[in-house]
Amino acid sequence: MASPINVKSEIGKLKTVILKRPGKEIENITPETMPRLLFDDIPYLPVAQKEHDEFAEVLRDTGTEVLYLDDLVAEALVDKNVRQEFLQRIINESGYENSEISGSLNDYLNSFDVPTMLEHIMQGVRKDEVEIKSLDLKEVSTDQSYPFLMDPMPNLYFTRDPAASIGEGLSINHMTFKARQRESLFMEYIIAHNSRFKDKGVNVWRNRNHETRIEGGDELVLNNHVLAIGVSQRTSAEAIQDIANNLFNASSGYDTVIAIKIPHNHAMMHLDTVFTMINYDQFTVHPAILTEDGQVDSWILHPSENGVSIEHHRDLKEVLKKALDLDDLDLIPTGNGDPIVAPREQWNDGSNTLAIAPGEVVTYNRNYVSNEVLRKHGIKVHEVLSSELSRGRGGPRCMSMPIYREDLTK
Ligand SMILES: NC(=[NH2+])NCCC[C@H](N)C(=O)O
Repeated sequence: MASPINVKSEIGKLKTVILKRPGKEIENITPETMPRLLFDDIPYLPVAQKEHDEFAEVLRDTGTEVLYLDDLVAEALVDKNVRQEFLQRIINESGYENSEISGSLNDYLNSFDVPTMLEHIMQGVRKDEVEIKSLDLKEVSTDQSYPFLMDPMPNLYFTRDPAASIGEGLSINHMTFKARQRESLFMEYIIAHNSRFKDKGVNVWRNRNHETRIEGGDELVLNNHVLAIGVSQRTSAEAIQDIANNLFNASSGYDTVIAIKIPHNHAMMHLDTVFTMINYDQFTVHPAILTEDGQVDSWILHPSENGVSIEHHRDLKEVLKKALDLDDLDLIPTGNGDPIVAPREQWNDGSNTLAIAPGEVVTYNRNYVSNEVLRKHGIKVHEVLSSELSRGRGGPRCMSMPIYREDLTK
C-alpha cells in the first residue's frame, strides 16, 4: 500500500503540507505570559492571518496541496468514542487528571460541535467560561487571578515541531516546554483516526510517550538514508540516540544520523533556525554556529553490532560531503555573513528557508539581504510577508509540515 507519508529529502518537490492558520490563540497571549508561551511579542491577528493566507497561496500556486491541522483533527474525531477519549486526554494533559474540574471542562467542551470544540481547546479556556460544579482543592490553591483554566496554544502555527515526517513514517514528538507539549497529541489522533492515514501502515518511528525530548525543527531529512538532527535547546542527545536506534532497527531506509550541536538559546532554538538544505549541494548557514574555520561539534551515528556507533567530527563541510557523497558544497551565510545583518536577519528567521523543490525556496520578505544572497547563488526565491508572523520566532520552514515530497531523481 502506498504510504500517505513520503518525505525522503528536504528539497524534493513539495506535494502535500500541513499548516495551521493562526487563530484566536494568538490573541490570548499577554505580556506576562509571553515568555512562558515562547513569544517575543503579540502578533496582530488579522494581519498575521493575511500573511499566513498569502503563504498558503504561494504553496498552492506552486503545486502543493495544503491541508489544515484543525480540519485533519476534526475528521479524526467524528467517532464519538474517539472524541471522548481525546477530550479526556487533552484535559488530563492540561493538568486536570484526577481533578474535580475535569468533569466541568468535559461538559463544557462537549457542548460544542467538533470544530468549535477544537477552536476552544486551541485558543484556551477561560475560568469564567466554565461553570465549575465543585470546589477543587488543588485549583483553589493556584493563582486565582490567572484567567485561564486551559492555556492557549499560540505556537500551533509552527506545525513543523510537534511531529516530523521521515521517509514513509514520522516521529510524534515529546516536546520540551509545557507550553507546547499538548500539541503533538493532535498528530497522534490524526495518524490513528483520520481516514487519510488510518490503517495505511504509517510508521511511527518514535512516539510521544517519552521523557527525552525532540522537536521537528531539529529534524532535517537530508536524503533517503541520512538525517541531520540538532542537539539544541529542544532536542536532547538521548532522544537522538533513541530515534537513531529505532530507525536503524526498522526498515526505514535510514542508516546515518548527523547530530549537530547548536547554541542553546531562544533565537536559535532549533537546527532549522540556523541551517537548512535548499538544493542537492546548497545549504543556508548562520555563521554564528561555526568557528572561523567552519568547525562545529557534530557526531555521526551509524548502526553497529552493539546498537549505534558514534563518531565525533568538527568540520561541517567535510561531514556533509562525506555523508551525502558530494565533491563540493555551497554553504550560504545568512545575512551574507555581516556581523550586524546576519544576527538581525537570523532573529527573523533568515535561515529558516522552506525548500519547495531543489533550488527553489519560500522565505520571509523582511530578510532582504539573505534573499539577495540566495538569488546570487542561483536559488529561486518566493518571498512572503512577515511583519506579524515573525513575532512568534519561526519562519516558512517552521510553519509547514511536509507529508509528501516527490522522490529525488539524482
Ligand atoms: N522549527 C522552528 N524553528 N520552530 C519555531 C518555533 C517557535 C516557537 N515560538 C517556539 O519557541 O517553540
